[in-house]
Parts: sequence; C-alpha cells; structure tokens
Amino acid sequence: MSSVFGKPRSGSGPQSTPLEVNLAILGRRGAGKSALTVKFLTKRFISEYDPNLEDTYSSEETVDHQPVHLRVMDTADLDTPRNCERYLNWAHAFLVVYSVDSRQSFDSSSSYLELLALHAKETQRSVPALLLGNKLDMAQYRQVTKAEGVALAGRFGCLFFEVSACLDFEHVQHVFHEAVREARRELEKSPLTRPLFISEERALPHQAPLTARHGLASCTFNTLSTVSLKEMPTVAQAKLVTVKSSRAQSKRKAPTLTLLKGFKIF
Ligand SMILES: Nc1nc2c(ncn2[C@@H]2O[C@H](COP(=O)(O)OP(=O)(O)OP(=O)(O)O)[C@@H](O)[C@H]2O)c(=O)[nH]1
Repeated sequence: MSSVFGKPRSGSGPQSTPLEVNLAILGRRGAGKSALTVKFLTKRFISEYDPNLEDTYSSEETVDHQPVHLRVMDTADLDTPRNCERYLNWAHAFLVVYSVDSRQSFDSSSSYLELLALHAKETQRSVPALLLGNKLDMAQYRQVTKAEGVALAGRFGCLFFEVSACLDFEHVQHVFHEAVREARRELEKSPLTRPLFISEERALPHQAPLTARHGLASCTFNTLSTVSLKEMPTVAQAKLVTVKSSRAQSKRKAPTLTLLKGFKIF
C-alpha cells in the first residue's frame, strides 16, 4: 500500500499515473501573472513579457511526495474577462492575481471572483480559487491593504496570500502547490468530474450575461447541460525550450539557456 496525496490507497505503486491538474491564472493586465508563472516554472524573475501572449505550460511537480502533472494557463484577458469558457471549463483551480500597488487590479480581481462564483452556481461545479496580492516587494506603494485582501478572499471563501514574483521562489512555489492541494481535494470529492470543452457556442435562452455592473460585460458562459460536450483536447506539451545563444552564453557564462517559449529574457 502506498500513500497518495496523504491518503492511504492500495494498488498504486511508484508507476501510478500522476494526478493531472489544470491551473488558470487570472487577473488584470500587469498584475504579474506571467512573472509568477515564470518564477514558479524557472525560479527566475523576468521583467518583460509579451502582454498579449497567452499560453499553457506543463510541469511535472511533486506535491506532498506525490507526482502531479500540472498545466498552467497564463491568461491574457486585457482589461476585462473575455471568452472565459476557455479557462472556466478547463481549470481545476484558479489563481486570481492583483497587484498590491494597484487599486484597479484589486477591483478586477473582485470581478474575476464574481465571475467564478457565478459560473460555479450555473454549472453546480465548485472550482477552488486562491486570491493572490502580488508585488509584495512594492509594499511601500500599497494601494490595497492586507486586510482588504483577507476580506475579499473571505467573501468568496478562498485562500489568500501576498506574494512577490521577484522575491523568494519557495513562497511562490508554496502558493502554486496550495492550488494543487485545493484542486486535489475537489477532485477527490468528485473524481469523475473532468474538465470539459464546449464544442459549440450558441445563444441560449438562459445564458447568463455577466453584466457591466460586474465589469464582465464581454464574458458569457453556457451551462454544461445545454451544449454538446467533448473532452478537453490535449494541451500542447511542455513549452520549456532549450536554446543556444551566443549572446546568452557570453552574458550568462552558461552553455545553454532554458527559457519559456514566448518570454523574452534579456
Ligand atoms: N516589483 C515587482 N514587479 C513585478 C512583480 N511581478 C510582476 N512585476 C512586473 O509587473 C509588470 C507586469 O508583469 P506581468 O507578469 O507581465 O503581468 P501580467 O499580469 O502577466 O500582465 P499581462 O501579460 O499584460 O496580462 C512587469 O514589468 C513585471 O516585471 C513583482 O512581484 N514585483
């Protein structure tokens, strides 16, 4: 007998299939979604990204001594949620990110949490969310207090952390692993629930328009019972790319430089 995620389970040896967890990172432009994703995947802080790039990365993790195949979708929604179904019906957990030095990003994170709550109500499918106040290193320019973050998270029943993509890796890793734990708890409750892909978009009589009141006017979603469903297509394999670059070599004195597709490393 071996232990799977803290629970004794028979018949699962070292070759047991890793748990698959899809994690979507949501938040206003500039909140630090890409920086946190890159920090988690590479232990490095990279200061510039293509803001319009949205991609999904995969990483083999060990959480509580158990293997997890983690996919991370670093979303790029611009200023308000758009075409949300691509992540609403895919993710097992969400990281909703704001920046502690931006009131606007905090307000957006509230809209995202409302969106998730509405979706959970519509679909009767509870997906955990964690609220992250990023850029803790910029605390001297705070526009959002920690108490406000705690209160917002409390309103939506989610975990709350303040982090920084440019400070210690362990803290960022801890937050991502907490998201895996939350997802795992939900999956254990309803193991048959799998992320679904909505193959067809059409107007439905009871389609839930997310109103401008919530700042979500551009985002609608369909209830799962009324559209034809397919399994989510396989996400592209790991996007970690190893490149040889003479400039990188001379700058970093390393034979190779590992970087994430789409991210710029200077
Ligand atoms: N000081 C500080 N800067 C950060 C931190 N995280 C991100 N940044 C900076 O904030 C800016 C925006 O970060 P991104 O990671 O691109 O933010 P994003 O949420 O992915 O934004 P989009 O790509 O536009 O959707 C960049 O200049 C980052 O270098 C942090 O923890 N501390």
